[in-house]
Amino acid sequence: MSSSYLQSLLSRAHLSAQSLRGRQPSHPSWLSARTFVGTHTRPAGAAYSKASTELERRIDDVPMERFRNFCIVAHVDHGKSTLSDRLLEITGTIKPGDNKQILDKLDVERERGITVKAQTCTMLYNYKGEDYLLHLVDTPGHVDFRAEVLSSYRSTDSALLLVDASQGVQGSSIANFYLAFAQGLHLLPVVNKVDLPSADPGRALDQMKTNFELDPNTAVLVSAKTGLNVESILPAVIEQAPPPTGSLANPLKMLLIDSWYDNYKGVILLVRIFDGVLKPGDQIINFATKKKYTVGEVGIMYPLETAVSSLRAGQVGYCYFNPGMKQTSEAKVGSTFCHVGFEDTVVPCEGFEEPQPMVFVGAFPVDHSEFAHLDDSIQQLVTNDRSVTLQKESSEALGQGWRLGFLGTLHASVFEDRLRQEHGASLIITSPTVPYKIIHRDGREEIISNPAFFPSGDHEFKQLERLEPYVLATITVPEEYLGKVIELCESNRGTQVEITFWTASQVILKYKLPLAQLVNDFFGKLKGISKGYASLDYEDAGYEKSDIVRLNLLVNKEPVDAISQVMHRSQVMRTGRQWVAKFKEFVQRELFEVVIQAAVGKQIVARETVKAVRKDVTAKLYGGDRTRRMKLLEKQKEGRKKLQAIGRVTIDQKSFQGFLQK
Ligand SMILES: Nc1nc2c(ncn2[C@@H]2O[C@H](COP(=O)(O)OP(=O)(O)OP(=O)(O)O)[C@@H](O)[C@H]2O)c(=O)[nH]1
Repeated sequence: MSSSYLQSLLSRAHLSAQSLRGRQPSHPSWLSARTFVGTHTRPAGAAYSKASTELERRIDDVPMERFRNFCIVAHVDHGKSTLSDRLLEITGTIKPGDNKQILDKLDVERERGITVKAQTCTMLYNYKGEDYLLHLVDTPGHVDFRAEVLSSYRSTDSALLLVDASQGVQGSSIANFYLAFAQGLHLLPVVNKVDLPSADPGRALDQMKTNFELDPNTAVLVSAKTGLNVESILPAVIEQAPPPTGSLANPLKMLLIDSWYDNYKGVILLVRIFDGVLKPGDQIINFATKKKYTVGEVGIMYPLETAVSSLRAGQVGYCYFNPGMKQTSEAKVGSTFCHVGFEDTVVPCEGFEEPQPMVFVGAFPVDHSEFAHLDDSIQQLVTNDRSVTLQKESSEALGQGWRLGFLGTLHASVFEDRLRQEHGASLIITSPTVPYKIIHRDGREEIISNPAFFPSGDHEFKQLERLEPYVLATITVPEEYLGKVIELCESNRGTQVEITFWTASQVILKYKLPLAQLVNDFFGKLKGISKGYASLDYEDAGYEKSDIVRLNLLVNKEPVDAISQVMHRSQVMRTGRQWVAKFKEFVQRELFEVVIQAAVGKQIVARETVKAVRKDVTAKLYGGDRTRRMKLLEKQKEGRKKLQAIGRVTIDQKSFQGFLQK
C-alpha cells in the first residue's frame, strides 16, 4: 500500500478538522490486550494475570446494586481517552504515569492518535466506605467507527456525554447523544478542558440543556488533562447512573460484545452477563450457531486480561474456550450464549444491527505470489471487524484480489494501515466507490459496489433507473467561514436542509450531499477552507435518482477495468481529461501508437496519444538509394499498422499503483 494513497485517504476521511491540527498521540495507557489481533503475539506473561485473592475477594463482596457499567461518548478529540486514563488512576487500576509499561496498542492508533476500537476496563472504587464495581468503556469518536460505539452501548447502562468547553457541542456529540438516548442509556453531562483559556463551560452547559435537555445542575466540570475536579465524576456516576438489572438466580444469559484472536488461546470473547453466572468448565451454547463449547477461563479486563473464578450477572468480562475457538467467524458479535440444556428457557438478547458499508475499494497484491498469504491476513482482520465486508474479485488488469466494504474512508485507511503494519502487506487499492443502486424494468433492485458491473451506456440506461446514495451531513463551523462552507456544499451537489445559529459564533449546517462527494476529499476541502475549525458528521439519507454514468479508461480501445469509475455526468469531462493526461505518464512508448481514451459508453470524452518509437530501419543503408529507403519506411508503416491492430499494451502493476496514487 502506498503511503501517499493512505495519506490521501486520510485527508478525505471524516476526522474532525480540528483533530488534525497539531495532534499528538494521546491514547490511554491502559489500552488493553484486546488490540492484539491477527498474527500478533503477546509478550509472555505481559498481558495475562490472575486476579489476586484480595482483588477477587473485594469483587465477590460487591452486590449487583453496586455495579455501574458506563461508557464515555463524545465528539472526536474532546478528551475521552485522557479522561479514561484519569479514572483508571483514581481507582488505582493503573499507576499515574504508568503509560510506558503497557505498550500493547494498535500501531495505527498510536500513530494517528485516534481510537479505532472501543476499549474496556473494570475498576474497583471505594465510595463512602463501600466498594463499587465499575466497568468503563472508552469509545471511538469518529463516525467511521460507529459500529464499535453501538456495540459498546450494549455493554453499558449509562454514558458520560463529554463536551469540550472551548468547542461546545459538535456534530458527533449530537449523533452520539441520539444513539445513546435511543439505546436507553442514562446520560451524565461532563464538560471537559475547562483549563483552556478559550473554555466557555457555561455555553457548553446551555447547549446541552437546549439540545439534549440535560440538567446543568447534574453536570461535572473537569480538566482531564490537569486532573482538575475529575474526582467528582465517579461519585456522580454512582449517585446518578442506574446499576445493571438481571438475576444471579436465573439461567446464564450472556451477550457477545466483541472478540479478538490470540495465538495461544484462540478466539477470546468479550461478554456481558445479563443473568446467571459463568465459570470455567461450564458447557455453553451459541444460540445463533448452535455450537457448544467448554469454558476454559473467565476474567475481567483490569486493564489487561485478568483471570477470575467467575463472572456474575451485571458484569462485563472475557472468556475463552477449551479447546479454543479457532474461527472468529464463530463468534459473531451480538450473539447470545446460555448453558447447554437451557436453550428453551432463555430468551436470547436482541442481535446487533449489521452496519452497512458506505465505501468500497478493490484490493490487489502488488506481487501475485503473495495472494494466499494476503488472503489469510485479510480474513483475520475482517473477522475481527464486523463492519468490514469482503468478497473475492478478479480484474483483467490487476489479477485476483478482493472487494472490501468500509463504513468510511478513514475506516478503509485504518484497515490498510493495519494490513501493512500487522501483516506486512503490499497492495494496490483502487479508487473508493460508493454503493450505487439500479432498478431494473421488472422492479428488481441491484446494489453495485464494483464500477465494472455498472451499465455502461445510454442505451442500457433506458432499461433501468439509476440511483446514488445520499447522506445528511451535519457541519459545525464558526460563522466567519459559513459562506465558504456553503459554497463548498453547493459545489458538491449539496442541498441545504437546515441552518442553525448555535451560539454567537457557531453555526450548525445540515446539508444533503451525495455520499460520492463526501468520499471525494470533501472533508479535506472543508478542513482547508475553515482553517481546521469545521467538524463533520453524517448519517445515511437513502437513495435518490441521479444521472450517474460509468467512465471507462481505454488503452488502444481496450477498457482497463481497474480504473473505471461511476460518477455524476457533470464530472465526466474534467475527470476524463485528468485520467488520460495522468495515465499517459505511465505508458511506455511502443513500436506502435498507443491511444488513451476516456469514454462513457461509446462517447469519447478525452484522448491522449503516446507516439510510436521510430526505429531507424534505414540505418544500414549508407547514403544514396532513395527508393530503397522509401520502400523500407513504407514496410515499417505497414508493420506498425499490424502491430497496432493486435498490439495490447502491457501495463505493469507499478504503473497502476502510480496512477491510483493521488
Ligand atoms: N487542555 C486540555 N487538553 C485536553 C484535555 N483533555 C484532553 N485534552 C487533549 O485533547 C486531545 C484529545 O484527547 P483524547 O483524550 O485523545 O480525545 P478522544 O476524545 O479520546 O479522541 P478520539 O478517541 O480520537 O475520538 C489530546 O491532545 C489531549 O491531551 C483537557 O482537559 N484540557
